[in-house]
Amino acid sequence: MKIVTPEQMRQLDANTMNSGIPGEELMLTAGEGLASAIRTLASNHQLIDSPVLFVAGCGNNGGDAFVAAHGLHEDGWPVECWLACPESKLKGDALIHFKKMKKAGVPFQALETSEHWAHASACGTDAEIVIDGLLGTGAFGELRGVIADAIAFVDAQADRALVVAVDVPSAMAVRADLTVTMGLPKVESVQSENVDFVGNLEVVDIGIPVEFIEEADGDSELEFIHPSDLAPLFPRRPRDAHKGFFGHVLCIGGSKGFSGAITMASRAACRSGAGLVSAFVPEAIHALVAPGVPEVMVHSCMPEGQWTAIMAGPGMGRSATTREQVLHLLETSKVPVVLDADAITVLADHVAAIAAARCPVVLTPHPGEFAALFGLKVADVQADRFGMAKMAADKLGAMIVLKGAGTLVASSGRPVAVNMTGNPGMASGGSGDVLAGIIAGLAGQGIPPFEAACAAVWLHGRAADLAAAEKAQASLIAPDLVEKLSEAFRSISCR
Ligand SMILES: NC(=O)C1=CN([C@@H]2O[C@H](COP(=O)(O)OP(=O)(O)OC[C@H]3O[C@@H](n4cnc5c(N)ncnc54)[C@H](OP(=O)(O)O)[C@@H]3O)[C@@H](O)[C@H]2O)[C@@H](O)CC1
Ligand SMILES: Nc1ncnc2c1ncn2[C@@H]1O[C@H](COP(=O)(O)OP(=O)(O)O)[C@@H](O)[C@H]1O
Ligand SMILES: [K+]
Repeated sequence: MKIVTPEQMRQLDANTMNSGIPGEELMLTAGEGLASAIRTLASNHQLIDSPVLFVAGCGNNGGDAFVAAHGLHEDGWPVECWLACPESKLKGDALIHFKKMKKAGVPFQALETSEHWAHASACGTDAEIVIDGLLGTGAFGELRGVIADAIAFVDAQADRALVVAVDVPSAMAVRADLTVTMGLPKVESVQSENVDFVGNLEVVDIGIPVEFIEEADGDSELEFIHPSDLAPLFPRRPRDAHKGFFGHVLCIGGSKGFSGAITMASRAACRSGAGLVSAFVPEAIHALVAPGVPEVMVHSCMPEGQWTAIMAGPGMGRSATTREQVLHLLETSKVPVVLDADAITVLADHVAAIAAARCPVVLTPHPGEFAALFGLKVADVQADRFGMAKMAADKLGAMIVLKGAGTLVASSGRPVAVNMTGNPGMASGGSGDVLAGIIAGLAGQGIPPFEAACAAVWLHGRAADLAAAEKAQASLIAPDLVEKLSEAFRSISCR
């Protein structure tokens, strides 16, 4: 999906209104989309009917919040709206929707001075979901008046409640769990330095005509991984399909003491729709791996097979044997090869072998593995994630999945794709192994490797978000991601 600047979005909104859709209606669609996202968030977190506080500014960003507050109030939720300006400052579409909200009986109060906000901060709120509708794409210059106080108040709620930003986190100074953006994602929201403010990023279709979007310039170097782009990758399975339709994936990895990594990776490949999955593990751990994954054919000698994708690395160890095996794969494979973890690190002095491979290669480094591969410092990688991913893809002729919040997928000659699903609960051992298995599972059933990597990072993050909502980020473990993959798939496919 295209990513735009605030100016480009304003132009798209204006063109849409000129084409006959009134601003009031656009705002209604935006606000309804926001309400729907809040309902889903609350439902996933078992917070249905919990108090929701809307904090609104005097512009159209506040207008979206009024529509959503009104909608949830009609559903019977305990909703309240705090206005960070006098009522008399509201105008246009926002005023229209404010009046409707007020008429419907949504409790509201105007907090017009810093003293009001100091009092609000001292008293706090019992709301478990707080909505930031203070500033959107119309923000400019230094923060003026009480908006700074209101922003500080909302940001402080992030320490105890779920925070949802409307369109963009206000002045990029509110730490949101979820940003519900209108129309198209905005450039600032996908920049690496802002991941802690934006949280997950969801897009509301506000009815901008497709031809206007196609004509818009947008960012030519970046694209946003959106479920609507992924759905076509998973067409209806023919009724008479059999396992041979969906490929045979080989997963190589594991070593003494590290049997879990390959177990999780190969199970993730199965859960991603591969027809058959085989694993090749050292003899020493065969008896540990095999019973854990009855759906996988586990071998302790290199098996023969008509592989459609090969994945190597999880738990493999950084030995000379690993290096030899990985170099052999790169030299001989004709099918997509996904390299993760140790299979990446052992190539530090052999990057030329990646460039020389004749098969599609997908590398899934976390910033540490990326730094090790190129002899860089992790801080330098993180300081320019976009540039680094692009550089690696150009240099190695491989697809690079640079992991971490705001995972990037880069391939030479095309825009870098950015993913905004996932959460810090994934910062625990094994999460990456699951991702490598998903990519291989998807590539193995014939999805082109770049698209497979994009779909995999989205599904992986989505599974983690569903799991965290149910079990809490702190107690998330990698097998939860595999378990929640089914539900993640449901978000892009009804079957
Ligand atoms: N019809 C549409 O186009 C659609 C728009 N949509 C929604 O509208 C949003 C854009 O709305 P917008 O243009 O009204 O701007 P918005 O972000 O609400 O802020 C403007 C207000 O903030 C104030 N302000 C600004 N900077 C400030 C600062 N530094 N410090 C303090 N105050 C500051 C400024 O006050 P001023 O000081 O200028 O009086 C002004 O009143 C967009 O993000 C989306 O959510 C959707 O509904 C889809 C349809
Ligand atoms: N804060 C975070 N936000 C989003 N995703 C995260 C976060 N922390 C980790 N992840 C994801 O979890 C996975 C961790 O992978 P990795 O570091 O290789 O773990 P392991 O080696 O233990 O399997 C990656 O896909 C990464 O993008
Ligand atoms: K906002």
